[in-house]
This record gives sequence, structure tokens and C-alpha cells, in this order.
Amino acid sequence: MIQIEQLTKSFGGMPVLRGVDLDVPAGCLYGLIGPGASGKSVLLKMITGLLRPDRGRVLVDGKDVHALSELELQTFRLKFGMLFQNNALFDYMTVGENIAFPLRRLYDLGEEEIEERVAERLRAVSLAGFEGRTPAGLSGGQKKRVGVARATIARGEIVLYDEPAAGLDPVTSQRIFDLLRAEQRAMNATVVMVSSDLDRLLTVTDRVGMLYRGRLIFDGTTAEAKASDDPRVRQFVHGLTEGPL
Ligand SMILES: Nc1ncnc2c1ncn2[C@@H]1O[C@H](COP(=O)(O)OP(=O)(O)OP(=O)(O)O)[C@@H](O)[C@H]1O
Repeated sequence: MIQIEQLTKSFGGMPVLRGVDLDVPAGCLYGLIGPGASGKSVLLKMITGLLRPDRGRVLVDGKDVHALSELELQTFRLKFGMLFQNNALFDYMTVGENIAFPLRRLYDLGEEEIEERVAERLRAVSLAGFEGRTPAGLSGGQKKRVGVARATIARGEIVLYDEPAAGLDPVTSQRIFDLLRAEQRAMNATVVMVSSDLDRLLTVTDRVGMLYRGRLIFDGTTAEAKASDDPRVRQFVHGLTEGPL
């Protein structure tokens, strides 16, 4: 599980996180929501140790992430799968090499096993046989699916997704969310997902947290988020133009 305590961060004197406390239970699909520039991506990066807080702690399975040495961090990151906003696929590698990348970096596996696992992941995201293609020749939705395959190939216990469906049509977006949910259930992974596509995000989340002006102003089940009478949460979750935001 992930425990976040009093996480605080400023950039150039501008506070982004002002003492955020948040628990993500093991096996939970947690949706992190909030207006643009409210610190959602910053929070995700802090969970993996990619960005250091000014104050506060991130505990993953009881381990203080930011107290680890660089070497310990490398081992610790084996727990994670990640899909970042821009997919971060390597254009000079084939689809198969992209998906195999975390496996090659993290484990010493034979070529045959790597090939089998890449083929299995491609089947899971409905892109069987795409090993030899290059990312440049794929549609936006296909690139996202390759990103999902890469984020899940190392079978990390924790998977972080930042805007997994940004820029996709509604049908493809829903398919991506359904795929992420199916993957999360199959691996019993702990997932934190940031998405501005609330309608679809809330079809797959167990719990939801809302960041606003540097604070976590809501944390509860998806049903509680939808029924919240906090005017800020209600306005954001229901996409209302009138309200305090
Ligand atoms: N490395 C950095 N250096 C300076 N400022 C940063 C850095 N990373 C993030 N910020 C600032 O922190 C704030 C929060 O950024 P973040 O990317 O976490 O927002 P977000 O909630 O994910 O937004 P969006 O929904 O628009 O992607 C922004 O004002 C951003 O400019």
C-alpha cells in the first residue's frame, strides 16, 4: 500500500502541494482528480521517487521512498509500472523492443521468454503481431495500448498511469480504461490513475481523491465522490460551469 504523509512541494516559491495526506490501499484502483496544474503529476512522480518533496513522506509497503539510496531506489522501482502523459515510447525501437525494455532493464531473462511475454502482452492489449512495427506508424490509441503493455510487462505490484487516454476518441478511451481495470484486477495491482476524463475514469475507480489548491479536499469511494455535497467536488465531478472553482 501507499501512504503519503504531509507531502509538501513548491517550485520557485510557488506552493504546489501543501501538506497532502493520502492512503492508497493495496489492490485499489485509485483515481486522482483535480483542476489543471493542481499537482497530480507531481504527486505521481513523488510516489516513484523521481521527484523529492520539500517536506513529508511517501511510504510504499512501509518503506520511506525518499530515504532510500540511489541503489535501493533502483531495486524499489521494480515494484512499479508507469505510463506517463506522452507515452514516452522510444521511436528508434520497434513496438516489441519498447515493450521488452523494462524486462531487459530489470531482469536477466532468456530471449525466448522475453519474446513470449511480449507476445502475451500484445495479445492482452489486442495488438497481436505488432512486434515489428515502429511507434511512428501507430495511431494514438495504439500507442497508448503499447504503453499499457510496457507498463504491465514487469508485473509491478504498483502501476501509475498519467492521462492514459488523453487525446483519444470516446470509444477508444473507454476501451483503454476497461483494459486498465482488467489488468489491475488480473494482477491485483495497486493503481493510481490521473485522468481529466472524469466520466470514464469514474467507471473504473474504487476510490477517488481530489487535489485543489495544494490540498487533498476529498478522499472516498467513487460513489461518495459522485454524491459529495462539497460544492468544489460536486462542480468538478459533474462538470458544472457554475460553482466555486
Ligand atoms: N519540474 C518542475 N519545475 C517547475 N515547476 C513544475 C515542475 N513540475 C511541475 N511544476 C509545476 O507544478 C504545478 C503542478 O504541475 P502538475 O504537472 O503536477 O499538474 P497536474 O495537476 O498534473 O496538471 P494537468 O492536469 O494540467 O496535467 C504546475 O504549476 C507546474 O508548472
